[in-house]
This record gives sequence, structure tokens and C-alpha cells, in this order.
Amino acid sequence: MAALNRLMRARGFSFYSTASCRSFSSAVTSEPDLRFPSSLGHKTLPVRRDPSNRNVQWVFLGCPGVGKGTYASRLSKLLGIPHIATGDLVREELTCSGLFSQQLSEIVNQGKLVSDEIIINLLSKRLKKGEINGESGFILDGFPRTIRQAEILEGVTEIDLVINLKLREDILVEKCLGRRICSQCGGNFNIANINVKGENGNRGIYMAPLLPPAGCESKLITRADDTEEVVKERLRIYNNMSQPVEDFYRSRGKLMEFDLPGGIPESWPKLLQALNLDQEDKQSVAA
Ligand SMILES: Nc1ncnc2c1ncn2[C@@H]1O[C@H](COP(=O)(O)OP(=O)(O)O)[C@@H](O)[C@H]1O
Repeated sequence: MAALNRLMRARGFSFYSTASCRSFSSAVTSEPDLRFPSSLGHKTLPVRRDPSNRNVQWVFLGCPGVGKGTYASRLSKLLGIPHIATGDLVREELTCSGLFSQQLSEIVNQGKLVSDEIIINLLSKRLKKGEINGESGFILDGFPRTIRQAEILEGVTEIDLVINLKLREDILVEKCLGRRICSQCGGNFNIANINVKGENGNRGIYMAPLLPPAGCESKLITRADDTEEVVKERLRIYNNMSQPVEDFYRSRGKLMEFDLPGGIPESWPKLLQALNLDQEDKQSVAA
């Protein structure tokens, strides 16, 4: 059994198997094969991919609606490494029928965090699939979200860099409420038109809507947890449970703070610059 399993057992976790669409009782009784691919377990350069070594292992932190998914997915395409969003893994589980997914949806739709145990098992299942497909490196989005998750991650693999995206809270709420997903192609869009004027020495911020193509327009859906009440609860939980994770990585010298200056056209080039990604990389993602 891999290091992550041993560490979790020492911390009092019980395990369940990672077969998809399982019942809740079977989910909590059998033992998972929980591990990070062994090839990912050694140190490399903090920021750039090194082709002679393994690919980067980065984490995106930030409040709900800040754009973790957007920028993590762009970087994943740019660097050719998987973007693993635990929120997506949870939503995949919700498409199953049965008591387990019912209980999960109650937690998610109230804006609460699912247990560390469940989330680590979902992540483990995803990593195992990636290992079989020869994946190397990753950009984690939405994990770790608690100190316990961060400690477990630290116990099994090296994280090179943690990118902490930041945006004003009133804008975060607006962005969550404007989020739309195409039920057919899965594309992510945002109908919010954010235009906050600068005042009292604070800069203004403009974020254009990210509108869907005509073919997706009639198929847009809103996440059940993107209501104002639930978004505010998610923000409250982020501040209580996830902000300490920022300090965890800050104290280890791994945290890169990134204040979003605006929408994607303004923020993306600045993010690449902050990450020291050169022109060649920028062109390859634009292609
Ligand atoms: N690391 C995690 N720990 C616990 N719960 C999680 C984690 N990642 C995702 N979830 C659950 O999935 C939901 C959706 O996650 P995500 O898509 O990352 O949302 P957000 O837009 O709030 O960042 C969360 O509100 C939570 O219930």
C-alpha cells in the first residue's frame, strides 16, 4: 500500500473503494488503493517544466468564482499536463444515482465541504487513471482545501508552486451568479458583465462576459450551488477552512499571490509573466 494510505491510516482515516457510482455503505467499508504515481514523487524546478525531469506539480488556490478553473485549464493546455479539479470529480459523482450521490449532493448544494476522506478517494481514483494513461505532473484546482488535505498531500508528493488567485469578494459573488455551463459540450461561460469603477485609491476592474457560441446558447445550465445564499456560504467556508491553507504554503515559501487585474485578456499575459513562462510558450497556447 502506498505512502498516502499509511499516512492517512495513521491520522485515523477509514477508507472506501473508488469504484464509480457505488453505494454509500460499500463506499465506506472497502479499502482503496490510494496513492500518487511514484514517478511524481521527486523534486524539480519550482516554475518551469523540465523535459529531462518530471512535469510540474502545481496547485491553484482561491475563493469560489475567482477563476481557478479557467486559468488552471489554460496552463494545463500550455504545459501539456493534466488539470485536475476536485469540484469536477465531485460533480461527476453527482451524476450517478444512489444514496451516496444523494448524500453528496446535499452537502455540495448547501455549500459545505465534503469530507477529506471522500475527496482524497476521488482524487486517488483520478490519479490512478492518469498513471495508467502515462500522465506526468498536474495542476490541482480546488485541492487542498483544508489543512488536513494539505498535510496529506505534503506527506506523499512534492508541490512545486501554489498560485493563489485573488479578487474582491463582491465581484466573486457576481461571477459565481453569472456562471453558465453548456449541458451538451460542457463548456464554461459567464454572462456577468463586471465593471467596477475605481474609487478611494482602489483601482477599477473590468471583466467582460464570456459568452457562449450560438450553438450552446439554448443549452446553458447553472450549477445548483451557484445561488447567492450558497455562494456566500462557500465564501464563508473558504475563509474559515481554506485560507489557513494559504498560510500553510506561504510559510513554506511556495505561495505566489496573484491579484487578477481584470478579465482573461488582461490577466492571462500577466499570469504568464508572473510564472516566467516565455514567449514561445505563450504562442503555443495561442495556436
Ligand atoms: N478539496 C475539497 N474538499 C472538500 N470538498 C470539496 C473539495 N473540492 C471540491 N469540493 C466540493 O465540491 C464543491 C464544488 O467545488 P468547486 O467546483 O471547486 O467549487 P468552487 O467554485 O467553490 O471553487 C465544493 O463546494 C465542495 O462541496
